[in-house]
Amino acid sequence: MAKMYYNGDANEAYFNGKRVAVVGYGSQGHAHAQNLRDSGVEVVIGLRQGKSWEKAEQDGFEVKTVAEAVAAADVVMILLPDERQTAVYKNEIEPQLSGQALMFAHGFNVHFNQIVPPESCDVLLVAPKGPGHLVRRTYQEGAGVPALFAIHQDVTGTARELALAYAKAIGALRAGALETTFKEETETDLFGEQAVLCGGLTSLVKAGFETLVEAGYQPELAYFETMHELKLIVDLMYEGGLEGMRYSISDTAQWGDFVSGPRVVNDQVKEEMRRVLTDIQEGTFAKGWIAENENNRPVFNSINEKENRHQIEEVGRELRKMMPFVNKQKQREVAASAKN
Ligand SMILES: NC(=O)C1=CN([C@@H]2O[C@H](COP(=O)(O)OP(=O)(O)OC[C@H]3O[C@@H](n4cnc5c(N)ncnc54)[C@H](OP(=O)(O)O)[C@@H]3O)[C@@H](O)[C@H]2O)C=CC1
Ligand SMILES: CC[C@](O)(C(C)=O)C(=O)O
Ligand SMILES: [Mg+2]
Ligand SMILES: [Mg+2]
Repeated sequence: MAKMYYNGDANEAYFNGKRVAVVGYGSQGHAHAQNLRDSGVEVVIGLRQGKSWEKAEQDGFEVKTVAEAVAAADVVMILLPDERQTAVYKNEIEPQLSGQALMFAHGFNVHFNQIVPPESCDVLLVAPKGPGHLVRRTYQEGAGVPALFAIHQDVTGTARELALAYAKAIGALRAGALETTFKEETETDLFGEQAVLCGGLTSLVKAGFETLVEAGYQPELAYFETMHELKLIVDLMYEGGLEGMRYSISDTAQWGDFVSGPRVVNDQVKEEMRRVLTDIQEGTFAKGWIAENENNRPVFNSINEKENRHQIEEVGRELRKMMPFVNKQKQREVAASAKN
């Protein structure tokens, strides 16, 4: 088994007298910043003027331009969208580097040579294996999201100590962290989100929904069957693996799982997964995504618009209005803004 790192493996005192610049205040940015602060770390936020700037100030942070925040910090965590990082790094971060440690939550730009940091600084990643909003929510619940860490450059000899202290401060060491490389983190993260967690799952859900609706079944029923109940089933897998989930379902469902599951996700699907992985490993996916952004995302935007109009989304929006309890985060945000 891989060596796992937990809270006891981190140096409590690492951040004493040090300041972390969190650049970006989106999904990961707000979660890292707030968890770090709640763990006693001094944080400054780096942003451009706009929505996030206002939000970070409302949340009580000191907010500066990216260049000012980087200049004022000992550790710089880059939590901008991957496709924006290269330009911001070149124009606003690199000119301010004078020995700060440079951190990422995903290795995309370093691994695919879009960002080449100077040899004089530590370069590492701490990549939570979960969405930012859950990084924050689980921390507040006393739990955490596991993370990977990797060291790309260790000039000071303290990069691993920083990685572990940072992972602890965002709550990741409550769940466990393991060491990897930028290459392994980047390739597996891209594969996971494309083939299973995001791409594979959304395609599976839509195909199931469409199959039922095209066969004449009610769309609302199909939504409950293929989307709503998915969370309840996945929660059981999260808690107890496949066996834990199968303990709760009927034997009829388990028999259907055994005989029909492999008919749906068959050898052909696995063969396609291997091709997806090859595209990632060879850089074909990265090249396409970089070009799509250089062209202002024509394909991304048109698919996104079509997806948001899919029948499962329209039906789901209506049904969720009657189930406010399914969106606890939204409830908390509404309650907080009502207080302000
Ligand atoms: N989303 C996730 O849960 C996960 C993400 N990661 C990685 O974390 C990193 C951040 O991703 P994510 O949190 O999704 O990013 P988001 O898309 O949520 O980040 C958006 C933030 O970046 C700011 N921003 C965008 N452009 C600029 C700019 N030019 N100058 C200054 N600020 C800017 C936005 O500010 P504004 O409001 O002004 O637009 C906003 O605060 C990525 O490397 C990603 O791969 C890793 C694990 C999971
Ligand atoms: C699964 C998508 C992810 O990799 C993540 C939340 O971990 C991402 O890039 O957002
Ligand atoms: Mg991921
Ligand atoms: Mg990812």
